[in-house]
Amino acid sequence: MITIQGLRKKFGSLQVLNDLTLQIPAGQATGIVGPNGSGKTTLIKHLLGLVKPDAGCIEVNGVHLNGSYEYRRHIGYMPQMAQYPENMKVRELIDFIIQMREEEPVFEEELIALFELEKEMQKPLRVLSGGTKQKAGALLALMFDPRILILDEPTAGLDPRSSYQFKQWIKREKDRGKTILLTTHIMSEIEELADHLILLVEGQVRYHGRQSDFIKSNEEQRLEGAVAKILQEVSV
Ligand SMILES: Nc1ncnc2c1ncn2[C@@H]1O[C@H](COP(=O)(O)OP(=O)(O)OP(=O)(O)O)[C@@H](O)[C@H]1O
Repeated sequence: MITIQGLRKKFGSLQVLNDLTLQIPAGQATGIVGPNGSGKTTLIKHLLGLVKPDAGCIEVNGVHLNGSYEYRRHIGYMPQMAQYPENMKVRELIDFIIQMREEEPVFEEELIALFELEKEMQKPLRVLSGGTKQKAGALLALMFDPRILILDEPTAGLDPRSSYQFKQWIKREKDRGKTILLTTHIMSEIEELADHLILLVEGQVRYHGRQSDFIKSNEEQRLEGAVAKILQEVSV
């Protein structure tokens, strides 16, 4: 369970998160959607301790985030745009992270095979295509079998086959009881993967609840139509 209470964050004069109070249930998948710049990545970065809030508190599995980073061992984070040491080879990066964590990976071989990364392992990160970097990011996020998965636009840049296989993996992890939080602009992905929906607009929660209830209450068949309806309402 992730609990967020009264979270506020300003960058300069821009109020990016405006009094967010949310509970993200354990063992289920929650999708965060919202327009560009609505604060999705900023919210995720707070959960990882990468951004300091102006006000409010966050608890992850009962641990209050107050500067200790130990809880992050249990989180697999796939950033929207990962920055890796450019001259390191993929193999070297994986080995470096294994050494730092002093922990054996659980799914290294399976993920290398899933994403067909065998032939990329000896290449420096700077020469990889965007999608291949994304696959390396997925491998790093998932290989230690973390309890919580935080995925920021995880399939952006993946080819259809890799995207399909990645989603199958996420579904399996969900069935294994993992807590999953993901952002994406692909509404069908949220329909496929998420039980719960958080709709953020200008740093505020416009909806938080079951996604099926959200679609129904907006008298739509699909999530895309329901989200578009709300965003149309708030823009007028
Ligand atoms: N470090 C920063 N300094 C200043 N402004 C920032 C910083 N990080 C984010 N912002 C601003 O905060 C707002 C929210 O950004 P954020 O990346 O959280 O949005 P998002 O909902 O994830 O957007 P997208 O859908 O485009 O990925 C944007 O206006 C962005 O420019």
